[in-house]
Parts: sequence; C-alpha cells; structure tokens
Amino acid sequence: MLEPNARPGGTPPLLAVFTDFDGTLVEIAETPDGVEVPAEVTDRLGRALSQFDHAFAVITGRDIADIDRYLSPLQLPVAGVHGAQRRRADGSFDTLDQSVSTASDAIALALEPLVQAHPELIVEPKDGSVALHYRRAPELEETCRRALEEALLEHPGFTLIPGKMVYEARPAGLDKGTALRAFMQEEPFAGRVPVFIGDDRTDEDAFRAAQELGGIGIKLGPGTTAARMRIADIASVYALLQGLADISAGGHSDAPEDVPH
Ligand SMILES: O=P(O)(O)OC[C@H]1O[C@H](O[C@H]2O[C@H](CO)[C@@H](O)[C@H](O)[C@H]2O)[C@H](O)[C@@H](O)[C@@H]1O
Repeated sequence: MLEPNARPGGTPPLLAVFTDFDGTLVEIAETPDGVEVPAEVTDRLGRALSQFDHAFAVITGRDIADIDRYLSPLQLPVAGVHGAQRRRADGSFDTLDQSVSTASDAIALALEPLVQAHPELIVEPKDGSVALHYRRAPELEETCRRALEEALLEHPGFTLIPGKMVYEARPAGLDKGTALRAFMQEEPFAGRVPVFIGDDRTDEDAFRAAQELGGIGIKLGPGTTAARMRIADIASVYALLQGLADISAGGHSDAPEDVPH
C-alpha cells in the first residue's frame, strides 16, 4: 500500500509550493512602493506555475491587487493580507466580510494623526488590514506599537502582529497557516506535499501548517523559527524552485536559467 502523497515506482511526491513575497521573492525596500521586480522574476514565477501544474501560490501580507500589479501580467493563486484575502487556482475569490473592511478602514483613519505628526511613518491601508511602517524612523517603533494597540481597543476582532520594521492589524483567526490549509483542500494542491518558503515572523504559521500536513517549512535568513530547513538568500530561493521543479519532473523540467540577485 502507498503512503499518503507517495507515487509508485520511486517517483518523487508531487509538490504544492507556496512562497512569501517581500524578502523572499523580492528584496526589501525602504518603502512598500519601493520594491523592484525584474522582468525575469515574473518569467521565472510563470514557469514555476506551469512546472508545478498550477500548484504554486504566493501567501503574502500584501493586498492581492498589489501582487498582481508587481507581477503583471501574471495572475497567480494568492492569499493576501495574511490570509484575509484569497484567490484560488481557478480564479475565484474568498469573500471578505464587509465589517472587516470597514473596521480596517477605521483603524487606518485612527493612525492618521500619528503619521501627520511623524511624516516619516507610513500607514498602508489594505482591504482587511492595516500596516504601520517605521523603517524610516526606527526610533518610533514603540510609539507605533502603542498607537496600534490603542486603535485596536475598539476593534477586538483584530490582532496586532509585528513584521519587518512594521506593525500590522490583522483579523484574528486568520493567518498564513489558515490560508495554506485552505489551498491544500482544493485542486490542484490537494493530495500534494506542501512546501512553504518565507523570511518573516508572520510566516511561522505557514511553516507550522506545511509541516503538520506532512510537508516542509523553509526559512530564509536568521532568527528563531519552526521551519525545519533554512535557505540563505533570494537567489537561492529561485535556484530551489528550479531544483524542486526538476525533482518533481524526474529531472526533465526546463533547464535552469539565471537567477535574480
Ligand atoms: O508577507 P510578505 O509578502 O512578506 O509581506 C509582508 C509585508 O511586506 C511589505 O512590507 C515590508 O516590505 C516593504 C518593502 O520591501 C518594506 O518597506 C517594509 O519595511 C516591510 O515591512 C508590505 O508593505 C506589507 O503590506 C506586508 O504585510
């Protein structure tokens, strides 16, 4: 009898591959709008989508619309806003409760006076969450945390999460792990072995989910993590994607190409 996810004849298991976006597929920039996506990245991710038979998705803190804009014309399966938004492989969307959108708008509004007093801070309103960025004013970290905590007193359905030089408000009960699990219940992900690659604290839920489902979490960079494997940098992520595609195809996928640095 075959083990779950195994294929006969020593053929490698089919993989469902998930990656974070900022810091994993693209370098971190000073501002949210400052990231650069070289054309070869879009080409590479488009190839990954076909090499993994469409069982390839981005799970990000960003709005799905943001990811589509950066990766245009590619439209991947994406979970956005730390699991609050999700576009499935068939192009359909999970719907977000209107009350969540309304609450996240109100939280963003409550942070406006702080940003007016400190213009180096950035509020990034998203549909279902809010990010307060202090990368250009690291000394304001504690001020930002307290301001967001205070704003959340009126919105107990939201949780405060720390990221890379950012504090975010996210709907409680939704995270990158719930998003990964939702994908894994649907075609073409169901029955495959999940692999999740990420670099940040908000990726920990997805590392755990992938591993609990019999797969593997891969953490980019240093820091305490639940992930069982590590990877050094973004260029290695692209090399790994190619390597996994080669393994899945039994060594018959496209030849590796230059990886972004
Ligand atoms: O889950 P991710 O795809 O890693 O997204 C996490 C957050 O990424 C963005 O902020 C981070 O990247 C910015 C651009 O490099 C950087 O300026 C900022 O300091 C980082 O925190 C994005 O703006 C957020 O909405 C995402 O939640």
